[in-house]
Amino acid sequence: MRLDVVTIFPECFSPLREGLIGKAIDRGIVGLGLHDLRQWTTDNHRSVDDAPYGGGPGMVMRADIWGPALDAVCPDDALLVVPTPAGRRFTQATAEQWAQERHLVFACGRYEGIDQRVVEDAARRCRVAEVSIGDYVLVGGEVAVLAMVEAVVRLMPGVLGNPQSHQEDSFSEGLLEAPCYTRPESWRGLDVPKVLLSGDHAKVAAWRHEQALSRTMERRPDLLGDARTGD
Ligand SMILES: Nc1cc(-c2ccc3ccn(Cc4ccc(CN5CCCC5)cc4)c3c2)n[nH]1
Repeated sequence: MRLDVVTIFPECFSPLREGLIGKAIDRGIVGLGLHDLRQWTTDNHRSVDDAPYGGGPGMVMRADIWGPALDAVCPDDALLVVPTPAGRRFTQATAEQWAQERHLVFACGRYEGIDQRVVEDAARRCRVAEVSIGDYVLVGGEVAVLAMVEAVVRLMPGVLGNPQSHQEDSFSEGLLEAPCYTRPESWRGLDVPKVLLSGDHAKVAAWRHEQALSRTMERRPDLLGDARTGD
C-alpha cells in the first residue's frame, strides 16, 4: 500500500516513522510520501488561506492551491481521504475496507477547513471520503490522519507480530474487548481473575465474552443496536 499525505505541517507525521508503522515502512509493506502544501503556493508569503465567503470566523484553505497539489499527488485510482468534523464516521469497518486499498491520499486541512470545491473537483476523477474520527473538533486534519493511518496499517499482513491480535480487536466482533492481565498474579492486593489461570480455554473464552458483553452494555450500548439501548 502507498500512503501520501498533503499538509502544511509535514513534521506532524514523524511519529509514523516510529514503532510498528515505522517498521512496516522500512520493510516496504507501506510506502509513505509527505508533501508540504506550500510547495504549490505562488505568492511571496506562501499563503494557503483566505477569508470565508459569506463571512464567519477564521480562514478557509484555498482551492487554487489545493487543486494543483492534489493533481500532482493523487492519481485517479487512489482513494482521497479528507478528514473533517462534518464527515462520515471512521470506524474499524472503515479501517478494514481501506486496508484493501492500493493507494490512500490524505488531504489535511487547517484553519476552518478546505474550500468545498476541492472535494467536488477531485470527485470528478477519483473516489473521495470525507471522514470524522469522532464528535469533537480538532485544530486540523493531521491528528485524525495519524489515527486513521495507524488503524489501517496495523491490519495489513506482516505488520503485527501476532496476526491473531486484530482478530480480537475491540469492535471486530461488534463488542468492546475484555480486560487483559499479565504478571504479577497479585499486585497491590488485586488478583488476576482465577479463571485466567485455569488453563481451561473454553472457560477463558466464555469469561472474556461475558466481560466484553457487560462492558459494551455499560459503556457503549449503541454498539448493541436497538434491543439494548431502549430505543
Ligand atoms: N473528527 C474531527 C476531524 C476534525 C478536523 C479535520 C480537519 C480539519 C481542518 C480544520 N479543522 C479545524 C476546524 C475548526 C472548526 C470547524 C468548524 N467551523 C464552523 C464554521 C466553519 C468551520 C471545522 C474545522 C479540522 C478539524 N476535527 N474533528
